[in-house]
Amino acid sequence: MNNELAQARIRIDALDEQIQTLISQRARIAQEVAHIKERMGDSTGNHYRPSREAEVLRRAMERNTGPLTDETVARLMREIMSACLSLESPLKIAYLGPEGTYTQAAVQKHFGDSVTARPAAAIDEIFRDVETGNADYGVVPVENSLGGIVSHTLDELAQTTLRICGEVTLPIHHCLLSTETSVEAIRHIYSHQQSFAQCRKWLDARLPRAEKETVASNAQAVLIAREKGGAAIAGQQAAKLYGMNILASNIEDDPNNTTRFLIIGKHDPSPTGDDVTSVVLTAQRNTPGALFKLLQPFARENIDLTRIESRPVKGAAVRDYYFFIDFRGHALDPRIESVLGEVRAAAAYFKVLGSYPTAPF
Ligand SMILES: C=C(O[C@@H]1C=C(C(=O)O)C=C[C@H]1O)C(=O)O
Repeated sequence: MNNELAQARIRIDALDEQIQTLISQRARIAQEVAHIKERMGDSTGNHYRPSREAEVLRRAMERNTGPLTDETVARLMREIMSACLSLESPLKIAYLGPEGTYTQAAVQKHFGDSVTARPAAAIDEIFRDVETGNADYGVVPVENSLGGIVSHTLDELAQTTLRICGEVTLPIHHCLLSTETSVEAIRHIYSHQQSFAQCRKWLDARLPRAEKETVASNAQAVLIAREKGGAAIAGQQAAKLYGMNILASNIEDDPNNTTRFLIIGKHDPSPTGDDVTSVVLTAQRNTPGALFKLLQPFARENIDLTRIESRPVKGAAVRDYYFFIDFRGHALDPRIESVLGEVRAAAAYFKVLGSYPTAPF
């Protein structure tokens, strides 16, 4: 063998040995941390701490000097933490299935691979799984940059006692998948309604005459296309999982297409210095300027509102709306605590859904 190549491999082998020793040491300390938490009175057996993990990931990215990208460094660190945490008992995560959905990709991005991820058939089932303790956490889509809100998630959030513990943002790149081998052969396309909306221009240009059928998820679309023929719009991960041909990639209208997912659970993450708070409220009825008055304290205190959505209150006799508001900062920050006190007093209904670290990558 070339001497230079052999020398380089010897250097790599030596580094691998060091990396492995260090990872094992890290895992042992993580186990120690779990025991310390138990001694401090945490008897839940759940040692996952989203705020601490976000800080570890942010620091790893800040330290990065290349040649790997920040995201790659974060993903590697993510897997190391995931493996360390699973030494105790792997977290059970409910997500919007079946296998191969973008939500499953969001589970992997947020929690890493060392978890037990269980697909649920619908968004409300994920909330029930976490409420009843069948799952430790749930992952649900909440908004897409092109398609807008996921109304089932907002409706569940208005009702639940669960807390938002984190967020994940995922770039969405759609593919046309089929057992066929050419785009021209496609007469039927199956997909989720949001995916159709996100690929409208491409479909109009390339497959204007194909019949479109809306189904419950991208992964279900793939299963149907595999059985009946035709094509499905779904992610690359579904192609691999279900053994389909990728007839076209990146068929979304906007290359910056992203979906935001929420992590739902039963506890409140501590402040990290880079957090988001989500609240839901209703304004007093028949009061001119009621919504304006609810938003005014945020502006006065220079709090950065990042999102406001409305949803009709179900079953209300008169048209009434829930307003879902996201802003930067943590509910335990004294300035925010006082604004929230003011808003709570002025609202007809008010609930903090959670304060959680912004998605680290
Ligand atoms: C080790 C801890 O527990 C868990 C494991 C972590 C890790 O491996 O870095 C970080 C946070 C927790 O999810 C901790 O709280 O520090």
